[in-house]
Amino acid sequence: VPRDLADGFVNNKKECYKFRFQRVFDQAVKQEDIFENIAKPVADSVLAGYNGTIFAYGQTGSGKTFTITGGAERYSDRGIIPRTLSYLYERFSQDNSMVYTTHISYLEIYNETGYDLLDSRHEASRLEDLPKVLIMEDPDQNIHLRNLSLQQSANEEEALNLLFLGDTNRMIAETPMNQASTRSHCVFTVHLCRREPGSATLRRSKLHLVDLAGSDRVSKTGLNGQLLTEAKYINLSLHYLEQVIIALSEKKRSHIPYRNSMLTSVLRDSLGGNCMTTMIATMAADKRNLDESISTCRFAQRVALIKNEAVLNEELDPALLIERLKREIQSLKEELAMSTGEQRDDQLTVEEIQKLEDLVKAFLDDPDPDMTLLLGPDMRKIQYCFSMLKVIYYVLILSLCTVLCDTQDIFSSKPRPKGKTTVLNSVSAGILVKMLKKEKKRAQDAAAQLANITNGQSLVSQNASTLSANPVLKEGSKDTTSTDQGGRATQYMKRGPQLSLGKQEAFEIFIRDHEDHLTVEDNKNLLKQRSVTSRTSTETVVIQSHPASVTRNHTEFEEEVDEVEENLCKHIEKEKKAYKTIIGRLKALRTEIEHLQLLLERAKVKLQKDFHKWWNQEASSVQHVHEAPQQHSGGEDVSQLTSSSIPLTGDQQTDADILAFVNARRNLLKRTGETHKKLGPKPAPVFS
Ligand SMILES: Nc1ncnc2c1ncn2[C@@H]1O[C@H](COP(=O)(O)OP(=O)(O)OP(=O)(O)O)[C@@H](O)[C@H]1O
Repeated sequence: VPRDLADGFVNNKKECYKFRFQRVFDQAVKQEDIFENIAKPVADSVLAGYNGTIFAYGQTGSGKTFTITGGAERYSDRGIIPRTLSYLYERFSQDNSMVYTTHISYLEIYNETGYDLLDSRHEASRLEDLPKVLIMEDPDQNIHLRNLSLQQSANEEEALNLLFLGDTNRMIAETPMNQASTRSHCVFTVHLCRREPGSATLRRSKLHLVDLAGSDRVSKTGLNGQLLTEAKYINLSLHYLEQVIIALSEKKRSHIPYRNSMLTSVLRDSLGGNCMTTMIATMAADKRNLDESISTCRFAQRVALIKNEAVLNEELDPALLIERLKREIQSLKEELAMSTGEQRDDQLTVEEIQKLEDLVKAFLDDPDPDMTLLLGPDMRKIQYCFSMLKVIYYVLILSLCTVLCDTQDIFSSKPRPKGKTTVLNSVSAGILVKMLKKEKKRAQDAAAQLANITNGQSLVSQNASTLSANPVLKEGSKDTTSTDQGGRATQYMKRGPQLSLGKQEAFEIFIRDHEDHLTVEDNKNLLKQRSVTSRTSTETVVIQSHPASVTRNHTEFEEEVDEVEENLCKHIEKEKKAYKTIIGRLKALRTEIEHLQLLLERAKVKLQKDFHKWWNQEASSVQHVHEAPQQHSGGEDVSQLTSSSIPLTGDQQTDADILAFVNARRNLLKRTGETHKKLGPKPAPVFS
């Protein structure tokens, strides 16, 4: 910090500050590296059953939202939230030994009031329309958030839809003067529950991903009115956050002032105590922002002093525990009966027999040599299973003998001596045919699954092309991404009145001139490319998943059984490998396509919002001219807009619309004319 001579030639102001951090990333760092270094370790501990929090703190515009949620333009810019969701669901799919359930909540805190960003029932156009979240405390001083909805998300797509629903709500409900992200705190939470199948023990964990409001100090910003109120609230809540952090880092402190603000109450179990907490301090690394950067570093340094002791959140599910205890009692009773000789002699019921048959089938199908057949201490069941196994054993021995004796012409049409061998041949042939049928069915299932993916993606491209054809008139079209939550953006579009023809034309030109136009076009092209690539890959998989060998006809099969079977096995193995590779690639493509689609959806909402804002401004200025033309000092064009030159209806709203349109049209024509002059001849749009 250069010494300021204005402070006197001799002064003790510090010129050099030193801070120590676990990691420092420069502005060229990739989002992927941030995820790997920061979010992945926290996500791993959440998967293991610990609570985790990642929060971004820093001055306005220093990159908090970019780091936590991601940029709105490119797929590669997706931030910690989408990447963590992707990672979590990938890990769930790899771990078959556990059952995972995920819920998502998204809370916004603005001026000390909490709002639920995931409430899809509300047609919010202002922040106040969203459900207000209240803090409740139980006798054990646990915090509960009333009105904050927890939405279950079964897969990555649903979770991403929820994120985009929340972000769209946040954007739509932005205060008119400010960008919401600058003035409010946002807490995106993944609630995870994991249990072993059949076990009564649950592990619950939470992952909070927090985007704090800008930490800029009021004194510097010189604000007044509403902005000053907001800034005061932000400063106060960040001040209380700092107080909590200071208290947590002091070992002797027994009282931690969590209750002072909504933010600290919500993050109560995530800052100190039982949580793995990571803070990201974001800085605008230029001279102008030096003071803010030093203050951010100081804050981060205090956070680094906190020592948490995270413990696993294990609990017992009472319903499952009762169920398990009941089973145990039944089993003990049966064991007792067996050892005291009080055996049951009633017949097994049809359901019991069916269950036993399923058990034996599962037992035989499982290649694991350690697999056991659990029947409980019931002699009737044990005897039944033994007799079943005996029958199966004999059938197999007989068919094996037949296959060994007579592999060359199993299906030979040559006349054979009647009797045992013919019966055996048909048994072994039956088994082989069954095996083949099974393989065929698997291939068919895989093909059907892939066909679904293909359909999904062709709809994606359909959606993209509809958007490019007419971005305004989408009201009637079916939204392919829309689950209940995902269609929030579409709901917003539907809410507005149908645009008149003139307004539509104005909108189309407005879009062309909008700053986001190029990004939207780039993303649409990228989406199309990805859809084409994914369709090509899908077709390859479909072709490969129909191996010719599965559909070989009987004549070939009759001739060379062993060779055919061997080739089939080799072929299937090869196909499996290729299938897995392409499926992996397809999954990555699908995630990218879905993300791009959501980015486009959000861009659409933003364009509409900006357009309506612009249109209303035009309308009010023209109305003003119409009401008091003599007071207006505008040029000749404006003064022409009087009732004498334009036929009006007498209805205030309609007249305002007509005048807005005429004015907008004139402005646009003027702009198009200017562009025309610059770019050379290009026909101006014709308005009806
Ligand atoms: N690492 C980065 N690479 C490219 N662009 C970035 C990066 N970080 C931030 N930006 C861009 O800088 C701008 C401000 O970033 P962002 O909105 O994330 O700041 P913020 O700290 O969240 O601000 P606020 O407090 O207003 O919410 C955005 O346009 C964002 O896209």
